[in-house]
Amino acid sequence: MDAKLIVDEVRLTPILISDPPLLNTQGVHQPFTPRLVVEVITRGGVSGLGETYGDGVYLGLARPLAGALPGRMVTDVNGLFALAAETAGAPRQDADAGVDASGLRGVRTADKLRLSVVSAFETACLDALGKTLGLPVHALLGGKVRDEVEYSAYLFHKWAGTDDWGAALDPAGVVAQARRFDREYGFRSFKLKGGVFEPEREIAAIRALAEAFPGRPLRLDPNGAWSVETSLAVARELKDVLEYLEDPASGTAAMAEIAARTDVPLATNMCVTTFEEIPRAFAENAVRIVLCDHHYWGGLHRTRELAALCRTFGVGLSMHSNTHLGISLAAMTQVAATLPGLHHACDTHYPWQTEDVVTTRPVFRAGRLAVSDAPGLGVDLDREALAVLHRRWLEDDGTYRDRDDAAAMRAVDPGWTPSRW
Ligand SMILES: O=C([O-])[C@@H](O)[C@@H](O)[C@H](O)[C@@H](O)C(=O)[O-]
Ligand SMILES: [Mg+2]
Repeated sequence: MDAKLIVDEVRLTPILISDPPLLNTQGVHQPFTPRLVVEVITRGGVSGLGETYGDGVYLGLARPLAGALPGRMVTDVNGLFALAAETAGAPRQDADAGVDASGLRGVRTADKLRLSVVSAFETACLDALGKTLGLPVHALLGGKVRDEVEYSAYLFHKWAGTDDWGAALDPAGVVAQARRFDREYGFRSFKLKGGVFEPEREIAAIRALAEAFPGRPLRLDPNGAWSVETSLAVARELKDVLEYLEDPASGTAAMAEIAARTDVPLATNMCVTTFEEIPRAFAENAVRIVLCDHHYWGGLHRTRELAALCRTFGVGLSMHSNTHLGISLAAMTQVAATLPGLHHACDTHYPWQTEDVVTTRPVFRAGRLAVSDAPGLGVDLDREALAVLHRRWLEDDGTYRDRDDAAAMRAVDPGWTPSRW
């Protein structure tokens, strides 16, 4: 056993990062959102980085795991799952509460919450191992099969806020946003977050995008806010321009019914988010594309396991994204580089984030990120930035420590409830 690879210390740093007022079916993004930075430091003095959700429930699971990890090898990433289960204790009463806190990422189970935490520890261990061996994370996952990973522009209806994007509340605003993404990042595909306004307005926005960017892949994602009939009506209206429709309705049964009655491919990051959900969804042909998220699937190795299952069943694979920083973007890019069957540009919220904890912001060229061959994830921690964002978390009175898009919406419109069409 190489003593250099033994975990000496684990540091957890909860932070609050600024976020623009992006609208979704559950409300609006709060001005700050929590993330958790995990550092695994080896006896060899190498620090590995991971990042995940930072809400209280995740922190509560991360702390005991961080306490139990010292003394173990960073190579023992398979052992993290058992260790996390052991240290988690009895699940919180609200752990199996049906959907995640923001209602946008499918079921919420104790297992899935734990996996979201394990993913950051796994990433940090792989980063530390790669840095020690002088190998990129993709080499530890079997090697890259591509040198660049393609990402898609993530368009949102939004309020003006204090950012420099301005408001986007109608088709013209959405097209203007897309033009900037096209100009500054070179993204080829465009995904619009839907479920905010009545479907006709969102159909008009997609039509406007199709006119402004003829032939470019377009996606619409209302996070399950539509009925089966509404979903089918939208699919009929947009079938000539959509690359796929993402989670038009909620749950496998509804998705399967829609899938059976339209040729528009359906994608999901809501009805297939755990291995347990796969057998039924695949048997019922509910989805043609699974949008993986290494956070809630349990890390980079599990992402590759999911990819193998999708390949076996002829289901496509791409990536989902929530608000995240450069550590997670690097992890997404490293694992995506190893997946042969990645047929769609991956989602990323990253361009919406102006703050980061990595020293160098990744640069998208023609909508793509180059796959780093530097040791580990290929990113370095900006400790000063981390301290500033942590101080914001410390000074917060609790308003922003748990993401709550509905609360942010109700602060403006007290009677607001999520719309369903
Ligand atoms: O952050 C948002 O508003 C997104 O809607 C996000 O929470 C979703 O999980 C995600 O982007 C999605 O594709 O469903
Ligand atoms: Mg989605």
